[in-house]
Amino acid sequence: MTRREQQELIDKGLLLPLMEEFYTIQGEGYHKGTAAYFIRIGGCDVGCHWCDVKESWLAELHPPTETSKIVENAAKYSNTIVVTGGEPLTWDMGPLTKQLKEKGLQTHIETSGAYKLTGVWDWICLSPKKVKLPTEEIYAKAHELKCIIYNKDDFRFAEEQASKVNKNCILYLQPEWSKRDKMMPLIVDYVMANPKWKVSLQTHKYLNIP
Ligand SMILES: C[S@@+](CC[C@H](N)C(=O)[O-])C[C@H]1O[C@@H](n2cnc3c(N)ncnc32)[C@H](O)[C@@H]1O
Ligand SMILES: Nc1nc2[nH]cc(C(=O)O)c2c(=O)[nH]1
Ligand code: SF4
Ligand SMILES: [Mg+2]
Repeated sequence: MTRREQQELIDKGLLLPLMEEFYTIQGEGYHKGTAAYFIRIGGCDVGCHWCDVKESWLAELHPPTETSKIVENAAKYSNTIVVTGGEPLTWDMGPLTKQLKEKGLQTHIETSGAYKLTGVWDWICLSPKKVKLPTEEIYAKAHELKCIIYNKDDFRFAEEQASKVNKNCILYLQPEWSKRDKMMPLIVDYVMANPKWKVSLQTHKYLNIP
């Protein structure tokens, strides 16, 4: 295949830069505790300085992989598929989710929402970032809003983002991992004072699983 042919397939979402895939327990948010197969797609230019998967950022480092192969493999492991990255909405998620749905699987996405929402999703976890805000369209569709708390200004940002989501969207505050000891007490107080919010922890990191 020429580079140009490869690029055309990437543009159509028929090839995706696959970083890793693993069967684990969803550690965060609403589906925390549920077994799920994770598909981590490389490529992200949002640039969160505290990102816990910086190795995902450069798409070129991850092999362009046939979407149909990704789906065929994922279906062996779980009924629930979590697509994450990197930023999965860097790519056209249409073909991937269409094929997952054809196999009767539940499609979940972890996204910053920074790019156009593509794909068919049973669950959208929106985790907005100040450095590259979500597109307007995703606020109406997000099932959960998961705001990362690294410093006190992140509470203000979380409220601003909460004012934009739909009324059924479940609201979470999640401590940034390296600041968890400092921010967790503030999050606890904040949630007790503002009970529309819930606490989300990265429980997989406590469980020592992927
Ligand atoms: C690695 S990101 C990939 C998906 C997408 N790019 C996003 O940011 O939503 C997956 C989730 O981990 C969160 N996350 C990343 N680094 C984190 C950290 N150091 N502490 C807590 N949460 C983090 C993100 O906010 C997001 O909700
Ligand atoms: N167990 C587990 N749960 C997760 N929830 C969101 C994750 C992600 O990196 O998107 C993640 C992850 O990397 N592992
Ligand atoms: S948007 Fe997600 S993958 Fe990209 S840098 Fe931020 S946390 Fe990491
Ligand atoms: Mg993670």
